[in-house]
Amino acid sequence: MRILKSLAELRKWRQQQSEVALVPTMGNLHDGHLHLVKTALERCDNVVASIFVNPMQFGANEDLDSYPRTLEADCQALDALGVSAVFTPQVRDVYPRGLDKQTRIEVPGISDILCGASRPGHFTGVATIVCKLFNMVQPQLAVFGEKDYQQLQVIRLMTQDLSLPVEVLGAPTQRETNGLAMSSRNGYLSVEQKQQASALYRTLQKTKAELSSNAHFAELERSGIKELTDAGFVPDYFSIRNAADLQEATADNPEWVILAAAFMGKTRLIDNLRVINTSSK
Ligand SMILES: Nc1ncnc2c1ncn2[C@@H]1O[C@H](COP(=O)(O)OP(=O)(O)OP(=O)(O)O)[C@@H](O)[C@H]1O
Ligand SMILES: CC(C)(CO)[C@@H](O)C(=O)[O-]
Ligand code: BAL
Repeated sequence: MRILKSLAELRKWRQQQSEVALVPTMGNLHDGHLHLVKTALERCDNVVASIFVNPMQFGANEDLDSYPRTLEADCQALDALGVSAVFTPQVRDVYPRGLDKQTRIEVPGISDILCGASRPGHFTGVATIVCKLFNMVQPQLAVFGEKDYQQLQVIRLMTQDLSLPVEVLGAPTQRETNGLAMSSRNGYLSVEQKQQASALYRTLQKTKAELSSNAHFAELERSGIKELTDAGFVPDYFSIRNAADLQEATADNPEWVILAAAFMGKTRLIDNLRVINTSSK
């Protein structure tokens, strides 16, 4: 496995490759990330994983400095799976003119709601780095996790709007045995908090079950907030949306998604569940 530490090294390596699949990450890999890699390998023998903690998507009060960085262990795990190359550039290589002067990608309509409302500028940072990674790596396929559902839809729209020649594939959320969605930020939780945090997925499942017989979205959202609060979370949002564009749910949407973000102590967790609307035509 090649470890490519600069854009120049990546470009040189890329010239010798034909098809490439990309799995973008911020490192500190867990089984959720490794599942994305396996999904990519099912479609393409030549997989590149990127590891880059992207400063442009972190807010001023967020955990950019403390975000876990475990490059050696990550490379071992990727090598064992049969990844061809890891691209792990420096910030100055990715943003040579600095963040303030960097050209940005804005995806309107979807970037300022839900997580985007709580994390202003976050999805501009995500869309910009993913667009740059697509241009740098020039993959035919890129795989992202459904755990970050809003991010996945932002990236799909950005790829479509900019006519980028990349197939964007979503892979299902991998979970701990108690249902908690795997996430690098779970490492911030105590053993007790991890147990408590399983209420997030349980609440989504309960809401999904109720949604099939009762499409009273506002009422279900209020119950979801109450259940999360009772379980020890401080909820940020609990919202039922049209799965396609994340606008407010309506009874005729073919598919909904229930999305939640909530703080367990200082740690902000997100999760979601999709629901087919069996009564839509
Ligand atoms: N549990 C999971 N199942 C499937 N994909 C996942 C899971 N967790 C993360 N991913 C995906 O891995 C990719 C890289 O995500 P990232 O490096 O931010 O990991 P993370 O665990 O989500 O970290 P964070 O705690 O910062 O949100 C994204 O496409 C993300 O959706
Ligand atoms: C897609 C991504 C790697 C862009 O920095 C990041 O947002 C993530 O890890 O989900
Ligand atoms: N997994 C999304 C990256 C972030 O929270 O910044």
